[in-house]
Amino acid sequence: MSSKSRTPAPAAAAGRAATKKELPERFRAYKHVWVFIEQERGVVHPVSWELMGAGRRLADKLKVDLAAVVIGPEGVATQQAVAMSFGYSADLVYLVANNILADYRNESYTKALTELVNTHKPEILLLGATTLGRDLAGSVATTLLTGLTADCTGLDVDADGSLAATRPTFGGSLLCTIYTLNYRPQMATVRPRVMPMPERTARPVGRVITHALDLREDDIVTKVLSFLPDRDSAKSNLPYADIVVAGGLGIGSPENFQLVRQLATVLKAEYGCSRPLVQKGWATADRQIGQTGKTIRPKLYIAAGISGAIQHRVGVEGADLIVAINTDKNAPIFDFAHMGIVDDAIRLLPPLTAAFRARLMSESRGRSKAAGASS
Ligand SMILES: Cc1cc2nc3c(=O)[nH]c(=O)nc-3n(C[C@H](O)[C@H](O)[C@H](O)COP(=O)(O)OP(=O)(O)OC[C@H]3O[C@@H](n4cnc5c(N)ncnc54)[C@H](O)[C@@H]3O)c2cc1C
Repeated sequence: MSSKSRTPAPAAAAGRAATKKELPERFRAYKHVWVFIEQERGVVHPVSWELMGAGRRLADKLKVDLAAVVIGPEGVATQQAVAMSFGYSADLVYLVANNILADYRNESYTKALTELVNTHKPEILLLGATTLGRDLAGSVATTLLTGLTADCTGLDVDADGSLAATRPTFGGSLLCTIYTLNYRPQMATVRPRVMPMPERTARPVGRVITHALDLREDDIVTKVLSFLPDRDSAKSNLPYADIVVAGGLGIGSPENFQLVRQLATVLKAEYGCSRPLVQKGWATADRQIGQTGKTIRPKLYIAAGISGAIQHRVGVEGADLIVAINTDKNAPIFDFAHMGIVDDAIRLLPPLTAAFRARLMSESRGRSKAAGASS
């Protein structure tokens, strides 16, 4: 077993100074950092709070305000999203509350957000790279004729105050830092769990700037007839799981993949996999971890028979503790795992599962006895 360090921060972009042009006069008034607070059916997506943490760091560096943008129907849930935004360190909130916004529709949300941007002129606008966020960010950037860096893994402000948005490129083999030099706002999306969740503090509701949306139902082409939840959406919660057990090609067969699932069940964990297992049909796409799958940030990640290719690594680096089981002591995963076990996962997983089961059962019996004795 060995302790390993993390990937070094990406090097600063070279030669950029030579390419930088002057920001046109009409964009000079653009100030402050905004985060779009994504809510659907009264529930705020946690990625919004993760982005408030990232936005706070950017705003502090730029010495500007951090604003949350809440768009939704009138009512308690939208007001709660406003109140929570202050708990996640918003200096102010821009609010568009209108019952026409009850369901997400690209047209109405794009209109609301672009109107806000054109009126109040933020320099940075961040959205979650969720299905909704990707849809909205693309159309807002297109409408505003500005740049959008999608699926960022790092956000920073460089010496001249420009947003440095870093994301994988060339199939994940390189990290590139992208600038929106001559347009505003500078827009970026970030996937859930890429940024750490900030602490929420008890803060009173502060300044709320409301915007009246001039839009009638007849103006919107898309109609929501009914809402059918995705039957698979409740199945995996990989990005927000505390423990994740995953298998890779080294597992050898779909039958052996059950060993991964069994360990996950005993640990009350989510199970996941590398991309080839999805391609082979051994697991569904919602279980894939990595650059083109889910980003995870668990307290414990157990990877069995996974080599640790860069496209997998970028999805798991936020884990507090990575334990890798691999027969090859030179496998790349041992470069970033905190603990490495050089062994056959197919042989090791059953006794490991049995040991965890016995340990957890005895702990739970101990707790029941203690509870019985004290009552
Ligand atoms: C554009 C692009 C996007 C991609 N996106 C993703 C992504 O999101 N997620 C992802 O995972 N991959 C992704 N990939 C694929 C990625 O490059 C790797 O090919 C993939 O991660 C390898 O999967 P693996 O580790 O399961 O298989 P392999 O690389 O074949 O590794 C298997 C490992 O198992 C070990 N092993 C063999 N037998 C045993 C045993 N009995 N016990 C223990 N260990 C054993 C071997 O030593 C080896 O290290 C992407 C690739 C591209 C080009």
